[in-house]
This record gives sequence, C-alpha cells and structure tokens, in this order.
Amino acid sequence: MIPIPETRPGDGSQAEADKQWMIRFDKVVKRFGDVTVLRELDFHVKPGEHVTLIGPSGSGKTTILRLLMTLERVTSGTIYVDGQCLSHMRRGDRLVPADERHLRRIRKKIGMVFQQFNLFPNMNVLRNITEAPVRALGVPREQAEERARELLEMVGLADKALEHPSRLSGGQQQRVAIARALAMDPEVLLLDEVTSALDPELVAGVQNLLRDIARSSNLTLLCVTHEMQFARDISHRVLMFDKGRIIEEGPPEQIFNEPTQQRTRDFLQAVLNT
Ligand SMILES: Nc1ncnc2c1ncn2[C@@H]1O[C@H](COP(=O)(O)OP(=O)(O)OP(=O)(O)O)[C@@H](O)[C@H]1O
Repeated sequence: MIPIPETRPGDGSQAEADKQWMIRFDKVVKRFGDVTVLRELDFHVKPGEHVTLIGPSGSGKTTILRLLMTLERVTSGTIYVDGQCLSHMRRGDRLVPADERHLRRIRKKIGMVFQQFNLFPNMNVLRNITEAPVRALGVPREQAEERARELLEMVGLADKALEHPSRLSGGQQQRVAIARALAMDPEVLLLDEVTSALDPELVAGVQNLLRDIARSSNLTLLCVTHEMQFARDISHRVLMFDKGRIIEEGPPEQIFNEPTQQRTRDFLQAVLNT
C-alpha cells in the first residue's frame, strides 16, 4: 500500500491552513428542488491522498464530483480546491463571486473520468487527448501530440492513435478517457464509476491500469465506485455515505473488515451479494 502523504507544513495562517487540503468541503448543502442531496457535508482530502466514496444509490456521491467540476453549484457552504474557493475569489481585500476565469484556473487542476467515457465521437483518439491541452492550456499541438503518444503507450493503446472511438471496445474507450484526463496534467483525478458501463471481461484491465496510476503518481484521487475490491486496493481512506452524510470513514481494512455502523454492514452485505 502507498504511504498516506504527510500534511504539508504550514505557517499557521488561514491561507496556509486551506492549503493543507487539496479538497475541502465545508458545511456543503446541495438541494435539487425540495430534495436535499447533501446535508452540511464536511470532509477533507490531503494532497496525494486516495479517497473512495461508497454508499447506496442516490446518496449523493456523484453530486460531490459534479460540484468539484463546477457542473453543479452548492446551495450553501463552501468548497475549496488547493486552497481556492469555488464560489468566491479575492479582489483586493474583498471577497466577490467567482468569475469564469477563476473557475477555469481551478478546473485545470482537476481531471475527471466518467462512467460513459464521454469521448468526442467525431475526433480520432489522438485528437480526443490533445484537444483540451491545446485549446484550454495553449500547449503547442506538436508537444501535446508527443505527450498524448506517451500516455497512449502507458494505457496500452499506442497503435490506436488514429482510430475513432466507435472502433474501440468500451475498455479501450475508457483507457483513452483516462489518458485524456491525464493529458491536462491534473493534480486531482475524479473517477466516477469508471468500470460500471463495461462488459465484465474488460473491467479488470481498466482497474489494473488505475491501480498502477494510483501507485505511481502523486495525484489526489477521489473515486466513486461500487467495486469494493477496487476501493480496497486503491484507497487510503473510504467514506461511507448515506442520505447525503458521511456515516463512517476510515482506512479500507477498517471499513470493509470491521465497520462500526449497522448501515455500513447492511450496505456491504448487499453489494457483496450482488
Ligand atoms: N440534476 C439533478 N436534478 C434533480 N435531481 C438530481 C440531479 N442530480 C442528481 N439528482 C438527485 O440527487 C440524488 C443523488 O444523486 P447522485 O447521483 O449524487 O447519487 P449517487 O450516490 O452518486 O448514486 P449512484 O450510486 O446511483 O450513482 C438522487 O436522488 C438524484 O436523483
């Protein structure tokens, strides 16, 4: 198992305190209409830490990732990424609502891999990987292509650079999506049920790739999965969610071998029996 990263040394200031965490949720509430999905949620993820969210369907796990990607906005509370607040920014000594430029700066730190791959169907594999670095980061195309080819090598698809996604298996498409997320050189990688749309025989390959990435990089990982063995393998810490709250958290051995909450025991039994 990879050692849990040490908390960064700080100078005691609030700004430094904020930077101790790569991700911080502070009393986050999210409602959709009159449905409250997240209830005053507090949690922190250290730089380089791998955290997995588990819990029943509808408990709010994907919503957390979508809030981090700013695909949704909080109803109340605050989210920080690497010490930067997602809803406000500093202008002089005032706090003002975050503008698009501020959000783009934060989003650049985060890569996300979705359940449904979300590749651009009209672009070949190489273009799928280079598009965002070229357009959003201004990386010269030649340099982006060189990096994309390295990443394709890493995910085992060096020979597929010029194929279109529709010619690839689901497992291969998901590998391209992983390469695409890494091409932005993110500090945080969000994984949302990345193997649940795959045929069973393709799951192990994608999971092994992610295990290798988790082992060999300094990325901060936040992962939502129903695959408990995968959660056990890649996580430093597992958070058990129920009804928009964390009801139990701890290292995987503790959560999976000795859960303290009846709700966690019931959930694990139900998942492990399916
Ligand atoms: N855009 C939306 N509009 C209305 N309701 C939403 C929206 N997005 C999510 N919800 C609701 O929020 C709740 C939490 O959804 P979320 O996808 O975060 O759960 P989850 O724990 O990830 O579930 P699953 O394990 O099934 O993916 C669900 O009841 C869902 O129907």
